[in-house]
Amino acid sequence: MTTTLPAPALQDPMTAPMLEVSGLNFYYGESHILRDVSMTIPKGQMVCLIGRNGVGKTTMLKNIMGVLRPRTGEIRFEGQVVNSFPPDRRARLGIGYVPQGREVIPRLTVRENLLIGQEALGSRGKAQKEVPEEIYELFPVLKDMLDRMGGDLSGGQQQQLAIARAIMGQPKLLVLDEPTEGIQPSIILDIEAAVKKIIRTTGISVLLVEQHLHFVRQADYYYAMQRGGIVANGPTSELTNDIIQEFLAV
Ligand SMILES: Nc1ncnc2c1ncn2[C@@H]1O[C@H](COP(=O)(O)OP(=O)(O)OP(=O)(O)O)[C@@H](O)[C@H]1O
Repeated sequence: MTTTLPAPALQDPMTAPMLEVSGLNFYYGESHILRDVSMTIPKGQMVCLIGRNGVGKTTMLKNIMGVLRPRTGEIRFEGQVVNSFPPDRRARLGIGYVPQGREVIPRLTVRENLLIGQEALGSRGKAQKEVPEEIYELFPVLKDMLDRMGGDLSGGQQQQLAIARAIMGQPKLLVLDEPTEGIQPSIILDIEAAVKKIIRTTGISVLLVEQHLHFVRQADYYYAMQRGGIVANGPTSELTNDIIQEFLAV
């Protein structure tokens, strides 16, 4: 006898949140790393995931990107269940990812690194031969460095390049893993300003993993993670000093 499971209901992409994660459980071998994680990222909003080292934040982002697969739970992007989609398909749907460590290609020039970002466009847009001016408006430093090798840039410049490359793919959701880690304070403020400008001018959503309190406060909502589970969430305007002490390494 065969039984047919009902297909998951497709939500209306117009009204569905940009990303909705429900009841996610992930294991590395027998280690239960993510425990019943649920999270919603509304359209046009920035959501920050906070928590101390090793609680599972990067693992969460990798599940959203499809680099890792959950044992149970559902990931919906614009109302569509994407659990079975590989990372490149999720990228072409419009999920842009800047991983921890940036992954700038060291032996390609800045221009080549940027143009490669258009691979994520898929059928959503046509690739350009030149980098559009808006990229330099966001990250002026890149304009003077187009012919330099990616690997010759400073850490802060590589981080800006990695975000710019993700923007070249015109994502609907930009996922950033600790973009200010190991970066000097003046550049942290440049990166913050650029991310806010991206949201303001394009209306995309952002999911940010971050330890830097000033940047966390720029988000609309926060989720706090402890031992792989969400233990607090709400508007960042309600982030108390107690929560900050508990979940941020400040
Ligand atoms: N490849 C792996 N195999 C087994 N365990 C892993 C692997 N990668 C990470 N872990 C474990 O999973 C847990 C969550 O790690 P994760 O990197 O997601 O945490 P995090 O909150 O992002 O921390 P950090 O801020 O240090 O990056 C940690 O206990 C870590 O040791």
